[in-house]
Amino acid sequence: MTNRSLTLSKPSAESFCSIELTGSKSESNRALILNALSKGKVGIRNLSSADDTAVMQESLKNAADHAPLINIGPAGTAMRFLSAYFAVTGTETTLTGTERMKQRPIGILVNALRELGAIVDYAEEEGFPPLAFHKGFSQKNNKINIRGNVSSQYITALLLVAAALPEGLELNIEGELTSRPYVEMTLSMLSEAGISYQWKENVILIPSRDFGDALITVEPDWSAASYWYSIAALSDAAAIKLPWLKKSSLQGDSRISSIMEHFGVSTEFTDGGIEISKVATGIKGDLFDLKDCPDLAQTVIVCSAALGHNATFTGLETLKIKETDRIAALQNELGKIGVKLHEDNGFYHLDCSGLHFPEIVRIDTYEDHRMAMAFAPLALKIPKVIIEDPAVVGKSYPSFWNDLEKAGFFIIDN
Ligand SMILES: O=C(O)C1=C[C@@H](OP(=O)(O)O)[C@@H](O)[C@H](O)C1
Ligand SMILES: C=C(OP(=O)(O)O)C(=O)O
Repeated sequence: MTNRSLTLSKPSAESFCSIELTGSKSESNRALILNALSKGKVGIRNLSSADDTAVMQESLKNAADHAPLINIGPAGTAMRFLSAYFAVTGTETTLTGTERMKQRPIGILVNALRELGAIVDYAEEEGFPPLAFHKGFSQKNNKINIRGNVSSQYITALLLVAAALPEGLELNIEGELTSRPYVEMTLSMLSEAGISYQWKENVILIPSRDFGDALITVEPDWSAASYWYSIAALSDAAAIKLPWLKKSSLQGDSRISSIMEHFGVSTEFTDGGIEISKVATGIKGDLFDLKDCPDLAQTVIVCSAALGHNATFTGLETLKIKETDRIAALQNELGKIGVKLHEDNGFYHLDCSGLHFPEIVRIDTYEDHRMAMAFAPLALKIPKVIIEDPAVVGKSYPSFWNDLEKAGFFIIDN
């Protein structure tokens, strides 16, 4: 899709459909590193169709072909996981990304990699991509301290390569750990690939070890499912099937099912996936902590705003360093429907007292897929929702607009 904007409308406020979601980009990008490190012993089924996964796959191939420059665009996981992979495999290349990627901090990971023995330089600004990796890795150290409150992706990056280090790795996580379920996902996937670990309090220990033969099946993406929960919550009636999602998921974003119970959406888990239904109109719960599932923040905040529910949110500290400053982006765009999002010492309060639904609203997306997808369900309340730069959704959910059409949304390319 190359259009500059699209106009969404939804003639009926009822949503009945079945949508096959693509695989989790988080699981896929971990699996690709495990596949590369294990030299193919770890196989993958149901890889995500997300651009972030395609770019990860392409980058690993380009690195094997000795490409001097690798550009991962806006993919944070690819930037962080490949940094650890190139560092410890002594791959000679420079890793770069979009202008926004060059503003997303990486110093904590680079310091850790240097302590391990990697030879890596900043190609432009200290603390930020692009990074230049050099040959000649030899492990100097196997005990590393790392801050846990900026991005769990630095920790995952180190854990993914830990077993391939001659002396393994003991990682001491300092301070609070943000996005913890993503670290748990990494460790579970390592176990699937035959790598054992111990996690006691703040210390994760992974001994040096060869990968076993394994076939990793990637579950569909729960972050993508969250937009369907929001659609159900904003519909008058809804029953939406999402095949192959599991109750015992590795993805922390599966907690959207319990969060959305507060917004009147119930989830039935079956062997073949889930079915979500609109069951109530009353909303319960006014404090939501999203530290474990930051990628749900936009979905839940926009949904709560559109329902006129003055909820409070915590755990949003990392949102400012994602694809855009997501707090500022939410404040700007929610303002277009009269809703305010105030920060008070780590508490973010929605004030829906001025909520109104205009005939038409134009939503800017800030090069952030989740801005486009979180605001799209507003078409259930507003006759015309114009989404700028709709192609951004490709980062994690390329078929998002086609799937909305299957659910009865009308889409006009502008
Ligand atoms: O490890 C992962 O796959 C991810 C971790 C999270 O990042 P942070 O750890 O930076 O919060 C999340 O926001 C991102 O979309 C994917
Ligand atoms: C933050 C995200 O991705 P990343 O950090 O991998 O760019 C996201 O998908 O919401």
